[in-house]
Amino acid sequence: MPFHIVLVEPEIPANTGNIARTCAATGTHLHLVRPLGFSTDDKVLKRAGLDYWYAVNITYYDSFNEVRSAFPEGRFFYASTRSSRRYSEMLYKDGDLFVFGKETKGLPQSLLDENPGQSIRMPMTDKVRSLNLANSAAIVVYEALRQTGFPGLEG
Ligand SMILES: C[S@@+](CC[C@H](N)C(=O)[O-])C[C@H]1O[C@@H](n2cnc3c(N)ncnc32)[C@H](O)[C@@H]1O
Repeated sequence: MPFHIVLVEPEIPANTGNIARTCAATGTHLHLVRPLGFSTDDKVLKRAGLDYWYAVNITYYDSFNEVRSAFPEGRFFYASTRSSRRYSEMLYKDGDLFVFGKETKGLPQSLLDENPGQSIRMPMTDKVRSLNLANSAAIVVYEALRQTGFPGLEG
Protein backbone atom coordinates (compact mmCIF):
# COMPACT_ATOMS: atom_id res chain seq x y z
CA MET A 1 0.00 0.00 0.00
CA PRO A 2 1.34 3.44 -0.83
CA PHE A 3 1.77 6.33 1.55
CA HIS A 4 -0.39 9.40 1.05
CA ILE A 5 0.38 13.11 1.18
CA VAL A 6 -2.60 15.37 1.80
CA LEU A 7 -2.20 19.10 1.16
CA VAL A 8 -4.93 21.20 2.75
CA GLU A 9 -5.52 24.32 0.67
CA PRO A 10 -2.00 24.72 -0.71
CA GLU A 11 -1.28 28.24 -1.98
CA ILE A 12 2.08 28.22 -3.77
CA PRO A 13 2.20 26.26 -7.05
CA ALA A 14 5.94 25.60 -6.91
CA ASN A 15 5.52 23.77 -3.58
CA THR A 16 2.73 21.53 -4.86
CA GLY A 17 4.72 20.86 -8.06
CA ASN A 18 7.74 19.89 -6.01
CA ILE A 19 5.66 17.59 -3.82
CA ALA A 20 4.15 16.02 -6.94
CA ARG A 21 7.68 15.20 -8.07
CA THR A 22 8.44 13.61 -4.68
CA CYS A 23 5.23 11.60 -5.02
CA ALA A 24 6.25 10.40 -8.50
CA ALA A 25 9.67 9.42 -7.15
CA THR A 26 8.32 7.50 -4.18
CA GLY A 27 4.99 6.06 -5.38
CA THR A 28 3.18 8.22 -2.84
CA HIS A 29 -0.39 9.29 -3.64
CA LEU A 30 -1.16 13.01 -3.61
CA HIS A 31 -4.46 14.44 -2.33
CA LEU A 32 -5.29 18.12 -2.78
CA VAL A 33 -8.02 19.80 -0.73
CA ARG A 34 -9.58 22.88 -2.36
CA PRO A 35 -9.51 25.82 -2.53
CA LEU A 36 -6.10 25.79 -4.20
CA GLY A 37 -4.18 29.05 -4.45
CA PHE A 38 -3.47 28.39 -8.13
CA SER A 39 -4.96 26.92 -11.25
CA THR A 40 -4.07 23.33 -12.09
CA ASP A 41 -2.86 24.70 -15.47
CA ASP A 42 -0.40 27.00 -13.71
CA LYS A 43 2.95 27.08 -15.52
CA VAL A 44 4.96 27.23 -12.28
CA LEU A 45 3.06 24.20 -10.95
CA LYS A 46 3.73 22.23 -14.14
CA ARG A 47 7.37 23.26 -14.29
CA ALA A 48 8.04 22.29 -10.66
CA GLY A 49 6.61 18.82 -11.36
CA LEU A 50 8.72 18.63 -14.54
CA ASP A 51 7.59 15.90 -16.93
CA TYR A 52 6.67 13.55 -14.10
CA TRP A 53 3.01 14.44 -13.82
CA TYR A 54 1.98 11.28 -15.67
CA ALA A 55 3.48 9.29 -12.77
CA VAL A 56 1.53 11.07 -10.02
CA ASN A 57 -1.63 9.56 -8.61
CA ILE A 58 -3.58 12.69 -7.68
CA THR A 59 -7.09 13.22 -6.27
CA TYR A 60 -8.95 16.47 -5.57
CA TYR A 61 -11.44 17.11 -2.74
CA ASP A 62 -13.70 19.97 -1.72
CA SER A 63 -13.10 19.52 1.99
CA PHE A 64 -10.82 17.66 4.36
CA ASN A 65 -13.82 15.66 5.58
CA GLU A 66 -14.03 14.13 2.11
CA VAL A 67 -10.50 12.80 2.54
CA ARG A 68 -11.42 11.34 5.92
CA SER A 69 -14.45 9.66 4.39
CA ALA A 70 -12.38 8.20 1.56
CA PHE A 71 -10.07 6.51 4.11
CA PRO A 72 -12.30 5.42 6.99
CA GLU A 73 -9.62 3.03 8.32
CA GLY A 74 -6.70 5.32 7.49
CA ARG A 75 -4.12 6.48 10.01
CA PHE A 76 -3.75 10.23 9.64
CA PHE A 77 -0.69 12.16 10.85
CA TYR A 78 -0.84 15.96 10.99
CA ALA A 79 2.39 17.87 10.39
CA SER A 80 2.45 21.06 12.37
CA THR A 81 4.96 23.42 13.95
CA ARG A 82 2.54 23.46 16.91
CA SER A 83 2.95 19.76 17.64
CA SER A 84 5.18 18.62 20.50
CA ARG A 85 5.86 15.14 19.10
CA ARG A 86 8.95 14.59 16.97
CA TYR A 87 8.11 13.10 13.57
CA SER A 88 10.80 10.42 13.87
CA GLU A 89 9.32 9.03 17.13
CA MET A 90 6.23 7.70 15.36
CA LEU A 91 6.10 4.21 13.90
CA TYR A 92 4.69 4.43 10.42
CA LYS A 93 3.14 1.70 8.34
CA ASP A 94 2.08 1.22 4.72
CA GLY A 95 -0.98 3.23 3.78
CA ASP A 96 -0.46 6.02 6.34
CA LEU A 97 -1.64 9.50 5.38
CA PHE A 98 0.40 12.64 6.08
CA VAL A 99 -1.49 15.91 6.23
CA PHE A 100 0.15 19.31 5.65
CA GLY A 101 -1.24 22.80 6.06
CA LYS A 102 -1.26 25.85 3.82
CA GLU A 103 1.87 27.95 3.53
CA THR A 104 0.56 31.07 5.29
CA LYS A 105 -1.41 29.60 8.18
CA GLY A 106 -0.66 25.91 8.56
CA LEU A 107 -3.35 23.44 9.62
CA PRO A 108 -6.40 24.65 11.54
CA GLN A 109 -5.92 24.26 15.30
CA SER A 110 -9.31 22.53 15.44
CA LEU A 111 -7.97 19.68 13.29
CA LEU A 112 -5.04 19.19 15.67
CA ASP A 113 -7.30 19.35 18.72
CA GLU A 114 -9.67 16.75 17.25
CA ASN A 115 -6.78 14.33 16.67
CA PRO A 116 -4.69 14.30 19.84
CA GLY A 117 -1.51 12.27 19.62
CA GLN A 118 -1.54 12.27 15.84
CA SER A 119 0.42 15.45 15.14
CA ILE A 120 4.13 15.51 14.32
CA ARG A 121 6.84 18.12 14.22
CA MET A 122 10.27 18.42 12.62
CA PRO A 123 12.69 20.00 15.10
CA MET A 124 14.02 23.44 14.17
CA THR A 125 16.09 26.24 15.67
CA ASP A 126 14.22 29.23 17.05
CA LYS A 127 15.47 31.30 14.08
CA VAL A 128 12.66 30.24 11.74
CA ARG A 129 8.91 29.87 12.12
CA SER A 130 8.60 26.82 9.89
CA LEU A 131 10.17 24.71 7.17
CA ASN A 132 9.13 25.01 3.56
CA LEU A 133 6.01 22.94 2.82
CA ALA A 134 7.62 20.83 0.07
CA ASN A 135 10.67 20.12 2.22
CA SER A 136 8.42 19.12 5.13
CA ALA A 137 6.52 16.64 2.98
CA ALA A 138 9.73 15.09 1.64
CA ILE A 139 11.22 14.73 5.13
CA VAL A 140 8.15 12.95 6.48
CA VAL A 141 7.54 10.63 3.56
CA TYR A 142 11.19 9.57 3.41
CA GLU A 143 11.17 8.83 7.15
CA ALA A 144 8.09 6.65 6.64
CA LEU A 145 9.79 4.94 3.68
CA ARG A 146 12.99 4.43 5.67
CA GLN A 147 11.06 2.78 8.48
CA THR A 148 9.28 0.45 6.07
CA GLY A 149 12.36 -0.50 4.02
CA PHE A 150 11.77 1.67 0.92
CA PRO A 151 9.28 -0.77 -0.65
CA GLY A 152 9.40 -0.86 -4.44
CA LEU A 153 12.14 1.77 -4.68
CA GLU A 154 15.53 1.28 -6.29
CA GLY A 155 18.89 2.09 -4.76
C1 LIG B 1 5.06 27.01 5.74
S1 LIG B 1 4.36 25.89 6.86
C2 LIG B 1 3.06 26.81 7.64
C3 LIG B 1 3.54 27.78 8.61
C4 LIG B 1 2.45 28.23 9.57
N1 LIG B 1 2.71 29.60 9.92
C5 LIG B 1 2.44 27.35 10.82
O1 LIG B 1 2.96 27.77 11.83
O2 LIG B 1 1.93 26.22 10.76
C6 LIG B 1 3.37 24.84 5.84
C7 LIG B 1 3.18 23.47 6.40
O3 LIG B 1 4.43 22.78 6.40
C8 LIG B 1 4.47 21.87 7.49
N2 LIG B 1 5.59 22.23 8.35
C9 LIG B 1 6.49 23.21 8.17
N3 LIG B 1 7.44 23.19 9.12
C10 LIG B 1 7.12 22.15 9.93
C11 LIG B 1 7.73 21.59 11.11
N4 LIG B 1 8.84 22.07 11.61
N5 LIG B 1 7.13 20.51 11.67
C12 LIG B 1 6.00 19.99 11.16
N6 LIG B 1 5.39 20.48 10.05
C13 LIG B 1 5.95 21.54 9.45
C14 LIG B 1 3.14 21.98 8.21
O4 LIG B 1 2.24 21.01 7.70
C15 LIG B 1 2.69 23.37 7.81
O5 LIG B 1 1.29 23.49 7.90
